[in-house]
Amino acid sequence: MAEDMLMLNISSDPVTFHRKTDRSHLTSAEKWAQKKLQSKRKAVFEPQESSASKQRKINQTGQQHTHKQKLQTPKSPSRRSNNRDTEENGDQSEITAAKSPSKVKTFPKKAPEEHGDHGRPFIKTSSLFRNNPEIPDVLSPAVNLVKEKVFTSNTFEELNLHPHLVATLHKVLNVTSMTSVQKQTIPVLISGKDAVVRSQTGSGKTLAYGIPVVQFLQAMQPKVKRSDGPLAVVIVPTRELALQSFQMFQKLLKPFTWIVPGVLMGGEKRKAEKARLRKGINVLISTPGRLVDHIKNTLSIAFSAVHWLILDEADRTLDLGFEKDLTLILNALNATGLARQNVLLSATLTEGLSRLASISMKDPVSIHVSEGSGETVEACPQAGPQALSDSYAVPERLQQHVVVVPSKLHLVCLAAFILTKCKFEKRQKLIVFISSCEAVEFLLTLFTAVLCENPNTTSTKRTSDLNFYRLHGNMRQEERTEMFQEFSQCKTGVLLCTDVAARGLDLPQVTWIIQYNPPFSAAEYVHRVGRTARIGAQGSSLLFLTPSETAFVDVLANHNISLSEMKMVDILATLIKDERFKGRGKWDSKRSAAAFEQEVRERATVLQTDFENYVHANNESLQTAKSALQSFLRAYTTYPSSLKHVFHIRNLHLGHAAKSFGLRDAPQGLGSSITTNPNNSKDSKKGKDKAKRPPKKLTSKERVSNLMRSEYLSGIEGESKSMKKRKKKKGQAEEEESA
Ligand SMILES: Nc1ncnc2c1ncn2[C@@H]1O[C@H](COP(=O)(O)OP(=O)(O)OP(=O)(O)O)[C@@H](O)[C@H]1O
Repeated sequence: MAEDMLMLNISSDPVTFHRKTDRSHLTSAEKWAQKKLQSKRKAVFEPQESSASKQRKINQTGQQHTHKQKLQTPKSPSRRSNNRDTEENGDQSEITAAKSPSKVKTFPKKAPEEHGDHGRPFIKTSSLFRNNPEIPDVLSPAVNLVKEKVFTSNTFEELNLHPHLVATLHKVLNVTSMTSVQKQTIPVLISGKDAVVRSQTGSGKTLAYGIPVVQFLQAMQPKVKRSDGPLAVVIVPTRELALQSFQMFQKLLKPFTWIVPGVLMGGEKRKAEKARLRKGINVLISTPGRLVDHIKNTLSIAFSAVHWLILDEADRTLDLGFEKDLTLILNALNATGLARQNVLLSATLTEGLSRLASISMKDPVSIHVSEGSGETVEACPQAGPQALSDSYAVPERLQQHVVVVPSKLHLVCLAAFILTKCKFEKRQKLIVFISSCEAVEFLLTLFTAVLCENPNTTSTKRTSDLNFYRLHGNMRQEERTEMFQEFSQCKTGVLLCTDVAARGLDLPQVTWIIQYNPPFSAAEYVHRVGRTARIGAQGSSLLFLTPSETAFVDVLANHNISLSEMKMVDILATLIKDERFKGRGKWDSKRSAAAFEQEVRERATVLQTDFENYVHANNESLQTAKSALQSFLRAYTTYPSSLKHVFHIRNLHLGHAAKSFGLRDAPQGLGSSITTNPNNSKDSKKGKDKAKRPPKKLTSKERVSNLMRSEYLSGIEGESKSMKKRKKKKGQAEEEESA
């Protein structure tokens, strides 16, 4: 709870960036020995510079670059910002000649564009490899891996389904044998029971509920009519997932043309959706917010005939603070008094589920696919949701990796990884998870400008296999749908996205999942990595952590998830293959290992400098980078209290984080708009000017909820009051128009 309340005002709070080492008790010999040890440890990451070169720089800049780690921020904001400036100057900015440091000169500071970004006559280099925290070894604890077998040897013919349905499964959907979850779930649902279904990502849960629904509806007598309205309601958390489920129903219903599926997902005009509802939708797929909006504002939904309620990704729907919406939907459904079959599904059904189950289900059968329970499947009638454990199954052929990267090196390391896969390997399709919409936009622009440039042409022609896509909650719906479809169909490319793409999306042939910003829970980790290695295929994942975040590996191990470590230096080593980022001298592959490392560091620095030059080229790109950094920091404050020991903004070094946004310095006054400071509110004297009061404190849950809601907007929820007002007026106008 105390952790819950701990929110940081970066602009006025004392912030500990690094642990201060009290060395006052040491003898001078001990101090010397300690210093020596530290410099040995750091040597791995620091460029090797000759003392002459160091001296030259001292002479030029008039100050010695300190190698000491900054230990603590001073108390007052002004002093702190001074300190930050000093630190950044000392730490980062050296004006050198890019490719010939032996001829280091002092250049007049020019605007970056004058330097010719990519001609790179001179660069303002960044000491990427200095003053980084030590990289600890990551030891993933031994865990009992939970395994689930994907396929069974049973066929759909065994289920006594309508022959046209079986034929559609074969011919349209290309499926013949059942998956484990389908084998267990379909008979339970056909028998008329409620069910809580948990099975790993990409195991075929959509068909596990889709087939019984279609089998039921096609057999209904009298025959289903459009005018019956919704007979099955499917609730999913995101628009893309709604679209995907809708497309699956469209295929399944091909032979049964009298049953009409429809999707409500926001982005479309309410009036148009209302018209479709009026015509009649028998299988209604919707995001919760959009459905609530229609229940409240259009009188076109008659729930009197609903037989099925499916909550796919049920735990997420609750997480997002949609509980209120769900209650409203359930009340609307329950008002009809018709007996209904309810199904909850997810790969991570645990906490929160019992609450949801208690309001929506009757003696559910718990289906939990796991190895060691007969033929991979365990069905315990009456077992209830409490039978679900906290151990998550991930696909067997998923290779999970973690890399520990200091904040400063995050950007170049991600770029190097993308280049490794997309430029130097064939047919790679990557999804990169990023914590905010602004950061997605920023990275898209930056990478497109810096990484896609073809060195052999003067134009901005792209390097062949490097195509970037984006998906986040701030995009217009048409763009979202277009991007989603484009990335689905592409053979190779990189999707930069927020968690809006974490759940349920079935994007074919994704080879790598990169979690550039760590997820907000172990469950979200599981869903993110689940976008690859689907339905028995192979896939890989890579989780980026900073040295202070490595305890997240233990958090995952508590859920029986095990990762193997990848080394940052190995990722950066790819840059050796890319001539665009050549270091200062002529590179000779026969040179020593140390020279190789030095060359890698130089190339990483050249790449970082390209990023920085791009960002600092004009005010617009600078502002974009700053607001991306700010949104990243804001997101960082929203980790739940149970993970604050791993992800606490106190542990972030702002200057270093700024570097990962191509900024040379940490911008001033970042904190004021990030969050509130409980100390401030405590200190504020009664009767003070209301305007000066800090904004209302939010609980950790509220902060997560707010952030996530903005990512999962269903077209209506989460909009600002003024937007809502405007829309309401517009809606009224539309109503009047249609009347
Ligand atoms: N029996 C089957 N045989 C072959 N492929 C199948 C079968 N059932 C489903 N699939 C395919 O497997 C893929 C994954 O299915 P689906 O999206 O339903 O998984 P899921 O369990 O819902 O995953 P998530 O938990 O990520 O939402 C889809 O492309 C689907 O068409």
